[in-house]
Amino acid sequence: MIIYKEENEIIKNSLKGIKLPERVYIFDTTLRDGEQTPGVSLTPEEKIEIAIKLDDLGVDVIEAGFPVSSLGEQEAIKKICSLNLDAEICGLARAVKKDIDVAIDCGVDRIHTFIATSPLHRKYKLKKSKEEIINIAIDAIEYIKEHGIKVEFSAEDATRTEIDYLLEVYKKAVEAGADIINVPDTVGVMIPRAMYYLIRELKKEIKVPISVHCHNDFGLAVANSLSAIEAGAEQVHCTINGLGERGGNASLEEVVMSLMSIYGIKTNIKTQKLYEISQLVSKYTEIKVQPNKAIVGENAFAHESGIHAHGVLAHALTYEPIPPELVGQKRKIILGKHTGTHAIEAKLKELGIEVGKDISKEQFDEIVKRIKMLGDKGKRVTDRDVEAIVEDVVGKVDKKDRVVDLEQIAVMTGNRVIPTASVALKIEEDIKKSSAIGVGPVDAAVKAIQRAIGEKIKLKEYHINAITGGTDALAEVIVTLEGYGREITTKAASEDIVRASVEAVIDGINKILAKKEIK
Ligand SMILES: CC(=O)SCCNC(=O)CCNC(=O)[C@H](O)C(C)(C)COP(=O)(O)OP(=O)(O)OC[C@H]1O[C@@H](n2cnc3c(N)ncnc32)[C@H](O)[C@@H]1OP(=O)(O)O
Ligand SMILES: CC(C)C(=O)C(=O)O
Repeated sequence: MIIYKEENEIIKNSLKGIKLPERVYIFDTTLRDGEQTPGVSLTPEEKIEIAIKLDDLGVDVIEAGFPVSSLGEQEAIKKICSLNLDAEICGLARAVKKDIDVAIDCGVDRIHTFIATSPLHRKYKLKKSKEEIINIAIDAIEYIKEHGIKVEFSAEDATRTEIDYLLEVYKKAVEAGADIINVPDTVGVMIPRAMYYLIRELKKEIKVPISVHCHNDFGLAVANSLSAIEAGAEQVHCTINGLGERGGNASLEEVVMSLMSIYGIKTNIKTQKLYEISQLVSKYTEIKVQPNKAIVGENAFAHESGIHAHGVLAHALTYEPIPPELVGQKRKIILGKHTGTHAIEAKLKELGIEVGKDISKEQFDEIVKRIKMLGDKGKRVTDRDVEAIVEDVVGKVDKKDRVVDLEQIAVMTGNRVIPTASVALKIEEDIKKSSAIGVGPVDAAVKAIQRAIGEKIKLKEYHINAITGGTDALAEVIVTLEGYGREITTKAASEDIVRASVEAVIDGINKILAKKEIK
């Protein structure tokens, strides 16, 4: 396993003089702050299922919810507490006796109690003095401790609080019995350097473990959490998929993988389960994971650019910092506009086709051209598209062996005209022209070809499938033709259904004729 701190000179040098912990504790708040994501509301059954998965994942603490908030919340938390999971179960409570009583009644192992300390919250929200807030915090902590329950104390909006006062609050909290203090960056205003400074200052005076709870308002939640750990924080709050109020919280998968793969710091997380739990949480919260989300996003290990795909195929680490399997993901080579030949060759190999053996270089070049053309239309080229293109290119009778070739086709259709097609076919050395009307453009085109060829070859069956969605989808036409005692089924694919139909029919005719005279 790669640990960048040990292998990368720049990272190694930057961390000189910093004493990193061996192990960091993961406090998961997906079921509390994560559920505060606007619009998200989990049923007790969903919360229970997620809690079991979080335990399976190996988080140290599950903040199962805010018990006083509703009866359903209490039902879920009680049930989670009764499951005897390995993780400690925590409930959130304001520094209010009623909240604490309800949490105790749920049977939680730890109560996370909090009160805001910043001037803004003191003045406008709580309307309380500094002293009053300290006293409320002390009373709450002592009350919880009287019940023999572990206390985690948070000074809400800590990072916008006067530092001397914050230190005083935390010191008094520890004196009152807080087992761990949590430092919330409630509106995500910290920068990594400031977080480092704050935690280092607190570490000088606070002798219980320090935890951080970083919000992502400026996209810095993970960076700030890591900085706090560099400064000595022992626990970090995070959520699956970075869910949480506003811009969310520090994403568990990003924090854990950074700790493990960059810093070489252990957690208890079974990283191979990260993708699976991310999907489960996304399903129940109905919050889609953005494709470019680190670690668990669909594109986290996907490569379309030719240069990247070539590099990855030669050695995965060229364009992947960690192997996808480490987080339960799979590498994906995506074909499209930016694809290069190495990626297409690899994709064909996956489909059991080898260039030079199963297909010629010319056919390969044609496949590359067709894939790029599809990509140019803004399409993501799926495996099914590739298969259709390959069948189309490879399955066709070679140009030199063709008896019949399409020289020209013109089709006219509309609401006030009868669909009409005229074709010019090159039959051996002659040009044969004909036209026909039909119920639609495809019907007219096929009939015009039939007329040029004569009655000896008949169209028996015709099917069309749209491979990808959209009006510009690649369409696959499958036809069965009968003639000269033979029955042939052929396919052709094109974004234009008339062309796909004509190509399939002409290819079928060539297969039937196989160099037979038809004049
Ligand atoms: C930063 C955070 O994420 S904090 C957690 C936020 N999560 C939630 O709020 C979700 C669950 N919340 C709820 O269900 C409800 O808000 C409840 C049950 C907690 C409280 O509901 P209500 O009693 O109707 O109060 P409401 O939510 O409107 O207002 C909050 C009250 O709590 C007080 N309060 C806020 N934080 C604290 C605190 N940490 N300690 C003590 N009192 C607090 C406010 O001053 C206000 O008091 P007031 O009613 O005397 O003015
Ligand atoms: C309750 C506290 C820790 C919180 O969620 C916050 O400040 O964001």
